Formats: sequence, structure tokens, C-alpha cells
Amino acid sequence: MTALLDVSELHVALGRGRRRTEILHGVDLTVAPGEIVGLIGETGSGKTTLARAVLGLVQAQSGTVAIDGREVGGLRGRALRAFRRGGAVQYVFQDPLRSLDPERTVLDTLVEGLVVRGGHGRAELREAAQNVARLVSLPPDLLLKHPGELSGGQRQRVAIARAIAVDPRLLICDEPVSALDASTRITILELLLRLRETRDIGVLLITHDLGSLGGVADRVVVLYHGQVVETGTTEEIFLAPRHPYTRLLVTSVPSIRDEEPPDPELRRALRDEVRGLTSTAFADHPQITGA
Ligand SMILES: Nc1ncnc2c1ncn2[C@@H]1O[C@H](COP(=O)(O)OP(=O)(O)OP(=O)(O)O)[C@@H](O)[C@H]1O
Repeated sequence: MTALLDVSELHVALGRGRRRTEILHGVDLTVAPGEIVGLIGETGSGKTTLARAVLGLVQAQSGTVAIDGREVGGLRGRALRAFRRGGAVQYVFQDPLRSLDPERTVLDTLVEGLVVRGGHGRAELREAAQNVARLVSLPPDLLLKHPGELSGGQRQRVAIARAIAVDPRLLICDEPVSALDASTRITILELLLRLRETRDIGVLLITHDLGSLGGVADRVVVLYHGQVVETGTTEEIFLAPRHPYTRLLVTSVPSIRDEEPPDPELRRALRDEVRGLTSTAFADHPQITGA
């Protein structure tokens, strides 16, 4: 089966002139239709850069990005704009308040993508907004409100519904629940599970919190310093992590910790091992140093 998203040997460099640095060093990643893939990595590991490359917002030095078998990584100009307008890939941000226009009602927000695409009458747009609002369990009385009048969880539902309205194939969710309280997190993650079942949408779920992927992601891709160091089913990653960095992450997951307190010796040994993998400043991150 053709992967919905197929990223192969992707190298991306950012910055200008002498400050130009390679951020992604040959990343491979796939997402199948209806699959939820968790992309985990420390801050600065290149998760957002990877998402931006998939959206065509940054150009690759080399490697390919294909959506439904069509190479999109090299699109430029009009072809790139048409790809974006088509809406096959949609991005949901961590902080919906910053990504939603405060002046726009929920109803107008939900159909932003359809308006850009053009060709829809008023009644059609209203019906489309009502349909996606229902899909994400947003009460109809919220449709005429503005983002500032909604709770954090309601705003994230609006952001997801706006993305769904253009019927995407792939949803990239960048830390979609990290700004929410525990129970709202669960309802948003359940919503993603429902959407992949009912719409066969592929989801790339970006997070630095391995614990939030349990029960949600089918597979996990571990990004470390711009490289994929491990890929496996969520069960494999949680129960039999192979790379020392993944093992360190797993010892930090609270639910696992509760059942079996982390062995300080083990964590120390893993930290030393991870530190030995890189001599860069990355090794000074608190997760690694245990500070
Ligand atoms: N426009 C840019 N120019 C130069 N370097 C950049 C640029 N944007 C990001 N970087 C660098 O690229 C690296 C990866 O950043 P990126 O935002 O992709 O990481 P991340 O894993 O998403 O981190 P976080 O979890 O904090 O969002 C970082 O070292 C960052 O400083």
C-alpha cells in the first residue's frame, strides 16, 4: 500500500550564510491512511522543522516528501500554492488562541479553508461549518462566538474542526494537548482517534511527552538531534525500547514510573550513555543531565 506520507532521506538546513546549520540529517518517516504516528523528541530535535518541510514551508537540501505517492517536497511557486490551497495536509498548532483570528466568529473560522478554495455559497458554507462542529462535538451556540469567549479545549476543537473542514488526508498536530488540563487532553486525543476511524485520516502527532502517546499512537518515531534513532509500535517503544535515548524517555513516563519506580542507577547509566552519543550542547539539556 502507498503510504499517505512518505518522507525519505530528508536533509534540511536552516539559517543564512555561515550560520546555516543542518537540522535534519536524513530523516525517514511514513504515515499510512488511518494511522496515528507519534513523533517524539526533545526541544530543538527538529520536530517542527520536519512538519514545516512536509507543509512545503521550508525547502529540503535533499531527500523527498511524498503525499499519496505524489512528490510535493520540490514544489515551488504556483504549484506549491495550489498544493496548500488543496488542503491535503493540515496543521494544528499547540496554542489555538494564537492560530485563531480573534476577530472572526467560530463559524467564519471553521470555513476559512473552504473560502480560500472558493466556489461555495453562503448556505453551503454555513452547513459545512455546522457539520464539522458536530463532528468535533462543538455545541451549535458556540458558532457565533469569538475565540476569546471559548475555553482552551473548545478552541482546540475549533482548530481541529477548521482543519477537518477541507477534508485533509493528513493532519499534523504539533503538541495539540500540552496547553490543556488532563481531562480536556483526553477528550481531544479521543477526538483524534474518532477522526482517524471515521475519516481514515492519517495523523502525525508531535510531542515531547512520550506518556501522551500511550493509547493513542499506533507507532512512535523517536527523533534525536535531527535523526530518527528508533521507530516501533507504541507497545514496542514503551515495553522494549532499544535506543538509550528512548529508554531514558520511557523511564520518565509517570504512569510507568508509578507502577515501577525508576531505578536511579539505571537512569544514571542511561544518561551517561546518551551523553556519550553527542558532545554537543544538546547533551546539557535537563532531560539528559537530570537537572
Ligand atoms: N529559522 C531558523 N533558522 C535557524 N535555525 C533554526 C530556525 N528555526 C529553527 N532552528 C533551529 O532548528 C533546531 C530545531 O528546531 P525545531 O523547532 O524544529 O525543534 P523542535 O523539536 O520542534 O523543538 P520544540 O519542541 O522546542 O518546538 C533548533 O536548534 C532551532 O534553534
